[in-house]
Amino acid sequence: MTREDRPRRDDRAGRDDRPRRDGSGQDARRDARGRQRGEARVQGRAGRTTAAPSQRTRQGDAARGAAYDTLRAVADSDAYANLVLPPLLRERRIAGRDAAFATELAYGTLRLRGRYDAVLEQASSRPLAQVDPPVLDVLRMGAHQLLGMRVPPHAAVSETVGLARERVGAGAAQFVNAVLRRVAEQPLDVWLTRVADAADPTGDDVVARLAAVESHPAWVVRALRESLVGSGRSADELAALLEADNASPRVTLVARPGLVTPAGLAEQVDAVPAGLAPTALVLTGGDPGAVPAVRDGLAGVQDEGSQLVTLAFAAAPVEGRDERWLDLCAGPGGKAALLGALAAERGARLVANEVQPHRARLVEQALRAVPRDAVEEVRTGDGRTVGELEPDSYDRVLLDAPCTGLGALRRRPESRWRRTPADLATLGALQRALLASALAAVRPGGVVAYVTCSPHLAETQLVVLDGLRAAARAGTPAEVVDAAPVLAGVAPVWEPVPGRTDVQLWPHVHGTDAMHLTLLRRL
Ligand SMILES: C[S@@+](CC[C@H](N)C(=O)[O-])C[C@H]1O[C@@H](n2cnc3c(N)ncnc32)[C@H](O)[C@@H]1O
Repeated sequence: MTREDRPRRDDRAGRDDRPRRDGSGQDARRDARGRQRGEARVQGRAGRTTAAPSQRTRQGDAARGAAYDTLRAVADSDAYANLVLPPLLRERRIAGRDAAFATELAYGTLRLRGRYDAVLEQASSRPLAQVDPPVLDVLRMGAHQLLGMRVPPHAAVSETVGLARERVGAGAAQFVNAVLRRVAEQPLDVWLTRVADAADPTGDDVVARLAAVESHPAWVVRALRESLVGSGRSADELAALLEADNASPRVTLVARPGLVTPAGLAEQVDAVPAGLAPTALVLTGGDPGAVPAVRDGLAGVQDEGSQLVTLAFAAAPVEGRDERWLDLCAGPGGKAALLGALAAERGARLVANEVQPHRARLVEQALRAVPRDAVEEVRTGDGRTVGELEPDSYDRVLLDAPCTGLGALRRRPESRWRRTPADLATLGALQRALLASALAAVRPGGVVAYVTCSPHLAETQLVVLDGLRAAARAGTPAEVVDAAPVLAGVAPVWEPVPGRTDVQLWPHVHGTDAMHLTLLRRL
């Protein structure tokens, strides 16, 4: 399959959480006002609901309420939206298209918060700094319905004003009404031009402009530009990269080798080959949790980039024995499960290590379908001590390092606003200590893969550079192995970047998270 044959991001079903709509461009279970239609209304029994009309009005729209509560939990308790919303939806029995609507509303509002704040700043009679945070969240939700979802404007405004009245009071509702009506007066492209002009009045500050328009903190925009250039790509790709960060990722499944074939998995679910990793399928419909192979652990939900770096790690040439593999930072176990399946096929044994006990339990769960004799141990421990405790003990060591996750911003809607440059210092020290441990734990001739789901140069190339120097000083010298041919061996359509021996994947190029891989051989 050539790059052109691959399903484009826009073509891939399961690509986002947008509610599916009927031919009218309207969510089939929402009425012309974008209101939630109960089962009774959908079936034409609208007059026969038992609640009194006043009570129905007060109940408002459950999907919008769930999205609002998620935004408040993220703001007030540092919660993760992807951990808060799904149980909330289950608890409130919000399912199907209403759940999809709530999900897109919550996640989209969080991702595009920076863009909407820039719009709202212009549409509001008051500076946003003077607007109460709960009111601001309602305004952001209204802006997303108007500018980021295809909710009819009158419905977006009136239903959001109803939510404001219900949750933050009548006075705030009037303010919300006035601001959202102003937002609704212009389409997205007009607002984006205004936002760009306000952020970059002289036309020479591309970082400020893209930060506002594409809704990323300026320091992240700068770092991603440096990462593009540092990994051999063009800074001109920056806007496309930021745009890709703002789209919901497609749902990708892994068919774990020896446990289920991709064809066998495709018989259980609507899915098509993802294109790069031979193990990866893109879901085109349905709930992955309902797929028997996923329930049984023969398959799993895993980004295609994660699959690619794991397959490349297992395919990297080692000199001599190839029996004992270590996953140093294994939780929650996505890569460990793929590695365990590969180890079983190759007669090797996997040790999976994780510092957090509850995440180590998730690794055990992920490995449940892997033949027992391929899993030596799942253990809880600090990976930084493994090299000292077990020197020269493994033929392969995977270090999937804790990182900022700047390569997976699509997946974690609020994380771009939470991370700070200070995180780089803390994580950098941990990454260097773990790499030193990995290089001590692998035997001479064996291979270490250094992997991050961040393309930030301070977490990728700089850690590797420092790691090589430190390892030479520590008496565990190593050299870089050219990862490009290794990856090409597992993913024939992969196009290497000339002059680079590491691998940097990108959402806007490969449709994957921005995973980094460097392969190192112990000397
Ligand atoms: C990027 S995640 C690994 C993801 C995992 N490989 C997968 O594919 O599912 C990094 C993991 O490292 C763990 N970790 C952090 N510090 C650690 C340490 N000192 N030793 C071992 N694991 C650590 C974190 O708890 C987290 O689970």
